[in-house]
Amino acid sequence: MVVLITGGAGFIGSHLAERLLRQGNTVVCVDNLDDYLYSPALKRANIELLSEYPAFTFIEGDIRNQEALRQLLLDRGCEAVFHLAAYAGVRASVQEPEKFMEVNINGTLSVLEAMREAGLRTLIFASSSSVYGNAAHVPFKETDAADQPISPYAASKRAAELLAYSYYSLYGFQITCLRLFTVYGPRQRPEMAIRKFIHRILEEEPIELYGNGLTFRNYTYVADAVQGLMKALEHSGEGFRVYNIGGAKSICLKEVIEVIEQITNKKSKIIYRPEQAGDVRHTAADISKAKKELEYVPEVTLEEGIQRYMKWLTVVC
Ligand SMILES: O=C(O)[C@H]1O[C@H](OP(=O)(O)OP(=O)(O)OC[C@H]2O[C@@H](n3ccc(=O)[nH]c3=O)[C@H](O)[C@@H]2O)[C@H](O)[C@@H](O)[C@@H]1O
Repeated sequence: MVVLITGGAGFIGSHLAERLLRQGNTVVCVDNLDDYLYSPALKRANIELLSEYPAFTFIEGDIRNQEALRQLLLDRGCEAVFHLAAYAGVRASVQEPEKFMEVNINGTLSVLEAMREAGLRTLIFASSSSVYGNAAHVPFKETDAADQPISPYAASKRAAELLAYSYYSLYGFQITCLRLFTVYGPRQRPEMAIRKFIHRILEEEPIELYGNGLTFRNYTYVADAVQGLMKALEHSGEGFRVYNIGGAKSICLKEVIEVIEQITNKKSKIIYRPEQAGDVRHTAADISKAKKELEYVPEVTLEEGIQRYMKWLTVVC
């Protein structure tokens, strides 16, 4: 199968590309190698790795260039699109909301329009657990209201889901939105907690803890997130569907630090900082729908995931 991945040079996108290529698919990746939040050098390194596969093509380009995208979909004979390109980062979106709206909403519109014009209908969209906001109940179910986002990032992801819905309704697109829950693992974005904490603890540098350490996340190992994306492709069919893709359990930040301390055999130095604007207090995924309909089963515990991260570090460093 020939698939397009937008944002394929990034953390989750590059893992997805690798899995698709290993399974014999042809992968076209569009990524503008943006330097927002972290160095494009990390993205280039991901592309280099993927370039070892003959069935991989990288195109440096912006998803907002709709005409180029349409042409690309036609020229390459793409059969499905994974749309992962986005400005990520909950807290950063509070500082620069315009960027997030421009790329996450207008960029998504461009992808949908390019697909419509190219006659392509199958889309898998990487949405976010943040769309649930500070919901009153956990775990979150897909049927829960997601209309009180507490950051521009979350609002942009929810808006993109709704935009996608309108393309399903108007043009019969087959759309699967995966609400991914705080994904971590090798090649993780450097500003995210797990990666940042591991590196700081290893270097015996202090870590900054936002709030009291009692924020809960349903951390998801990247291979499990990729499993969810792959299963969404396998099961894609008529309609518009939304699934939670989360790890096995929700865990608080203090516990995450303890696990890192155990595995690295080092003690952390913690600097307490105020709770950050836009941060959700507690995420927890009810994954029963994904289990039932996609046969998605998270396989990697937090301990195992952090161990795998450490193993990867010893290989790349
Ligand atoms: O699941 C999601 O929807 C979102 O998950 C992550 O967002 P977040 O949950 O904020 O992930 P981290 O940046 O790893 O933060 C996890 C927790 O650690 C805290 N944190 C983070 C960084 C830091 O230096 N210190 C710190 O205490 C945060 O406040 C938060 O409570 C991703 O960054 C989003 O792109 C994604 O959409």
